[in-house]
Amino acid sequence: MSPAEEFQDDISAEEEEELFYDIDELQNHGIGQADIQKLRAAGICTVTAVQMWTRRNLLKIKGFSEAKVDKLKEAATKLCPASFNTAMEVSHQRKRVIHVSTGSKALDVILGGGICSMSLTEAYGEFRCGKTQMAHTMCVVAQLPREMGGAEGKAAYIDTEGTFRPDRIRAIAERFGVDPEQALENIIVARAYNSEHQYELIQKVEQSCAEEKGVYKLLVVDSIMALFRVDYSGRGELSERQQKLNIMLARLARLSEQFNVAVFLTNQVQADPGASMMFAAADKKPVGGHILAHASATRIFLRKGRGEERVAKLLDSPDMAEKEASYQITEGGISDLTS
Ligand SMILES: Nc1ncnc2c1ncn2[C@@H]1O[C@H](COP(=O)(O)OP(=O)(O)OP(=O)(O)O)[C@@H](O)[C@H]1O
Repeated sequence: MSPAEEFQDDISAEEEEELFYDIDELQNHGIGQADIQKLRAAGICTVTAVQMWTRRNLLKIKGFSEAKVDKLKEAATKLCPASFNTAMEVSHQRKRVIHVSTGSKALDVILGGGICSMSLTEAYGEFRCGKTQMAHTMCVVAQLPREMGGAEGKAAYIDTEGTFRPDRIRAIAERFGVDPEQALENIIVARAYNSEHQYELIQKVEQSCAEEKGVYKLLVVDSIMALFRVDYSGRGELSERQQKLNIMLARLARLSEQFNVAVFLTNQVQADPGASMMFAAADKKPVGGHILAHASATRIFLRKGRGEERVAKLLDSPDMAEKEASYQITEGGISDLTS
């Protein structure tokens, strides 16, 4: 049994539903429709999200007083009591985790079955190493049945560099025997123009996940840092950039946990002057600093190998060892190396 199959057993539809207590439920606990609308407008669509937001941030919503926020928190706690679980219960909840294949079996093996839901996965590397191609491949694979490494869901794609190509989706769909037009219908795409817009789009995906429960299984942000680097270019702006980035990553992490979505972030590299001269690959480090390093549960470093070969190195994972795997980029997307 592959690691992916091992995780994908007996979670009932009712248990899956528990993840998605819509905020409308709060009406039965004394919260008015007008306030629920305000929460929704702020991107808070589930009772869990109410719990995840701090009182301080809820108070920033126009018209929300201390008393109102207290009442809201109380109502949310009644519906989803915050308490400890046994490790066995956590183990059962972890069975909800789904894996989306990257398109390369060798790479899936080192990842434990593909990239997983409920956390953030970051792939970084120099230009042309296949980050965008991997993102395109997974948008198609996410739609496939579980036994094919898919998640039987739709994908959302936030494109910050203008590199999303429907034609690549068509070609990848053909490789997997999926109707290309249907594959395109199952992917929602938005072009982000600045880092604030990128944040708003993430909020929109959150709303789509709440409205169409259990439908979206993959969210791609290609790339997570590009617009931040444009918007905050001076050294003096670095601390503000990291603060804003932190807020965005926290939101992405909440989205992935609440809605059981696999979040795939691509990232650029920069020269690392402190790296050893002996290892050519080690002289590049991902941008985004410690904030991004901590937020990404899984980090994969992609680099070019010999000829068509590309190499992925798993560098940070909560449950898998550091290992390397080779892959290639083909007309049908990311795949195993053939020669
Ligand atoms: N249809 C195709 N068939 C085979 N290889 C392709 C195809 N389309 C693109 N490629 C290859 O994919 C590589 C580009 O990959 P990709 O766009 O994913 O890079 P990237 O890591 O996202 O780089 P960047 O940082 O510049 O965005 C190029 O080497 C290109 O030749």
